[in-house]
Amino acid sequence: MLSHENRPATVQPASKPAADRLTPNGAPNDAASSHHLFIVTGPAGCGKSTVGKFIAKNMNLPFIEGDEYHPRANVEKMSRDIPLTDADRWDWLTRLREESLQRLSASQGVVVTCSALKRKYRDVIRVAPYYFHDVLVHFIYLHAPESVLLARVQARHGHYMGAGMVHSQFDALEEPGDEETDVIAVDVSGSVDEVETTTLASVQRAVLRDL
Ligand SMILES: Nc1ncnc2c1ncn2[C@@H]1O[C@H](COP(=O)(O)OP(=O)(O)O)[C@@H](O)[C@H]1O
Ligand SMILES: O=C(O)[C@H](O)[C@@H](O)[C@H](O)[C@H](O)COP(=O)(O)O
Repeated sequence: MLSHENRPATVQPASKPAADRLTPNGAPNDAASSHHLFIVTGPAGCGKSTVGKFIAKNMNLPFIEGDEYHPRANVEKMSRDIPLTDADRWDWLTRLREESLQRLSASQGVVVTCSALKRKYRDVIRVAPYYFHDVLVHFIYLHAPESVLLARVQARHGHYMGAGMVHSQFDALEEPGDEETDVIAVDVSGSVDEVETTTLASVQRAVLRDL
């Protein structure tokens, strides 16, 4: 179970109790003790790593780079410009969910990068509160036109995911719909500074709404 002691990291802004919240399983939830799982999503090149690290640093939270959790076979495939299949992704997604919950045992929140391109992949993460009832999941969906992300990936060096993969990412992408009410969508067409500032403000508003 999640420990309620020895939590070095706290989510800012500071929490206040709100006894009327219900967790998805219907049990009363003390929001003051909620643990926040922030998943930074979107296709290759949208800025998940850049923005995710910024959010984690500013909110004093641990950061999980999802790309580091792919099995070797997945990395080899992607390095050869072969898109992953659903079957390639399931174990990666559950591993990221488990690792996130593990980090939340020692922190009030965690920031994770994971493209989570399809609704069913986001749903794998969404079941986190089934395991630990005080977890609140927030998706931060970074979006911009394909041409913008293609240019950014072309200019990026030293990553196994090359520009040849960007189109397939858009093919696979199922943009979050209005019914996915745990999604914060951010237009990332602007500069890094603009995107980081906008995203941080949106995340802080979402945390306040949950308190
Ligand atoms: N808003 C932005 N404007 C310009 N370049 C950006 C922006 N956000 C990220 N980048 C750059 O684009 C590339 C892809 O960003 P990255 O964070 O690696 O994306 P992802 O993790 O989603 O693949 C990196 O070289 C990064 O420095
Ligand atoms: O930095 C990047 O270019 C992306 O993060 C990239 O590595 C990717 O989106 C996934 O890690 C692969 O998995 P998917 O095929 O599920 O997006």
